[in-house]
Amino acid sequence: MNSNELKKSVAMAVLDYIHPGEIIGIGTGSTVYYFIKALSTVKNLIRGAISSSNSSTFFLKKYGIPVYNLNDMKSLTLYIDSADEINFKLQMIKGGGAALTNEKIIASVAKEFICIADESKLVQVLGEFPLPVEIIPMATSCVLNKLKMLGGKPKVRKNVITDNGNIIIDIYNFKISDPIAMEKKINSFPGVVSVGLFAIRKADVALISTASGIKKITRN
Ligand SMILES: O=C(CO)[C@H](O)[C@H](O)COP(=O)(O)O
Repeated sequence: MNSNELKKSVAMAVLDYIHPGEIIGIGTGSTVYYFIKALSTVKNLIRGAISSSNSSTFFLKKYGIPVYNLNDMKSLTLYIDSADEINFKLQMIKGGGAALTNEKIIASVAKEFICIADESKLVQVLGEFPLPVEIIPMATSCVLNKLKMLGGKPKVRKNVITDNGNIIIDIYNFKISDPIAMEKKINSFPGVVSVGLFAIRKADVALISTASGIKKITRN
């Protein structure tokens, strides 16, 4: 199975975790695109979605799924999203699709976060994938300097403006031994909107798509 087939398969498998009739939070990216398509094959499975990006909103509307505003929600039971990397503690690097801040906001209020990913995303140590940081444009050089002091190689992502009008710095060559401490540290730099480390609010369940089926990992 290639990576797209693995993504499609986990996107179908997560349908079993949805309580019919709810409004659920939805992430961003190609795995989530397959998930939105899968949702559209089951009529009225969900009442609607809270979307984490303009692109997911576009696909949700295209497939006839109503999109609601997070500010109108009293609570949210479920958030479904993928990741760029996930470790066995269910901590993640996210933001390859530049939607990290909105994803983090929705994940922070959802009672349950299910991460759907193909097996290439499962790692022992986070940091092979460049760590995205969303920043306010005027803070670019001062945040770059602070990030350099942490040991990696930060670079501004070219030709990308986030849905919030900000820019992304990706930190290369940056193995993360203590994700919670690093998330707190990078969050503390003025000008940082959010860092794509999901270690403080990690996933509750990961469904990992492999050639031999879907593996479920739950947080301990
Ligand atoms: O964090 C994300 C977007 O900001 C995505 O979850 C992550 O980039 C994985 O994407 P894909 O499903 O395309 O591999």
